[in-house]
Amino acid sequence: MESPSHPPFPDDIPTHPLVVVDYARIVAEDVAEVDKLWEAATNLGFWYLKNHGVEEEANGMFDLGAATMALPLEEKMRYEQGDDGSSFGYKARGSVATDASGTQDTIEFINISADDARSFPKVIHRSYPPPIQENFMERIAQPFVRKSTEVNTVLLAAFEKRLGLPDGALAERHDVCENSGSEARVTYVKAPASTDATSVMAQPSGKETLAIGAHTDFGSLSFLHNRLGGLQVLPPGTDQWFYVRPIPGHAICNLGDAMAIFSGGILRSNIHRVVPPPGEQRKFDRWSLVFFTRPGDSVVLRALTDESPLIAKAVSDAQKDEASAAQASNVVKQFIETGETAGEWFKRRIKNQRINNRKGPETWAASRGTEIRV
Ligand SMILES: O=C(O)CCC(=O)C(=O)O
Ligand SMILES: [Fe+2]
Repeated sequence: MESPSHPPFPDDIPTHPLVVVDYARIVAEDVAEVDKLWEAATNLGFWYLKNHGVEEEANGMFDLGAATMALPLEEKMRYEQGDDGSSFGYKARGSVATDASGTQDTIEFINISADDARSFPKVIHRSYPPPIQENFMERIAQPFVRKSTEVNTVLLAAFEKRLGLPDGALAERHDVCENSGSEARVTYVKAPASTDATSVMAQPSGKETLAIGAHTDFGSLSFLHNRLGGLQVLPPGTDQWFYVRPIPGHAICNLGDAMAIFSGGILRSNIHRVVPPPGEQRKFDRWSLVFFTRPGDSVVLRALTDESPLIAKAVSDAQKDEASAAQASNVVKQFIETGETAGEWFKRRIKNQRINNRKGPETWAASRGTEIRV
């Protein structure tokens, strides 16, 4: 949790700049601001969002996370997400692979389904630990989910227009009346014990302990609130990871696989990962908060070529450009017709990351989304 005593993000490490988008101007349909959003979305697929108005609810969610993580492990394990491919509930440290060889993660999550938050006290998917049910769900999680959904809905509407899709083409695929994988997540990585801190800091680069392994997000739009550093992106066409600097009052937004697929690859779902915070920040616990908007479970993931000439052209250009047949088939598989619904895509990715389901590198491969695009 942030406290004023946290050391600042260091100035002497490689960071990747992000475009700053003003949410208030997107709401006002300011063309120049939508141009900035479009530039960010079609290049790195990440941007800062200011003036989003969700700060207070975000702070409440960090309190929800702290109250949950303070429970004894045995109690938290009663709400563990399990190995069947559901994301909702508690995720224990070490339960997920971070790479093909099965290196375990170092992060805990609490994931609250947007459907459960909206319908509370009616249970749609599952129940949550007592502090959430009794104290936070109605007062904190519900307004956080409502406001975050509103922000992401406005951004989706801007993309719908720019992609030349008919009115409602993306909105109906994210209709809150249908159950979906949309969820709020609070993550927690415990700081190393003080004796470990120096040895961890001395690790050669490239041998980072991964809190979350390299991945693309599974849904449409992620709305992230970072206090400490640790998030890194791998910019297109490079093999170097760069930190994203947290800026107070600025959320970090990124696109997920579903939007890359719907848009025929015009919009980018970029690879990212979470490593220990940099410099002196490394000695502190790291908390982060994300709201993920994902399509309704029954929505088929495919390029919307029949609804937008722009998307149809992007797909045919990509097919023409592909030098080898093998690459062309990746494009076909990933951006035209995945053969999976959003619900199936999500479940497959979650399930095959779980250490308990791991048979070998093939399980990791089966957990992948659009990452193999370079
Ligand atoms: O904690 C962060 O900064 C990013 C988290 C993330 O990438 C995720 O939960 O998918
Ligand atoms: Fe992510």
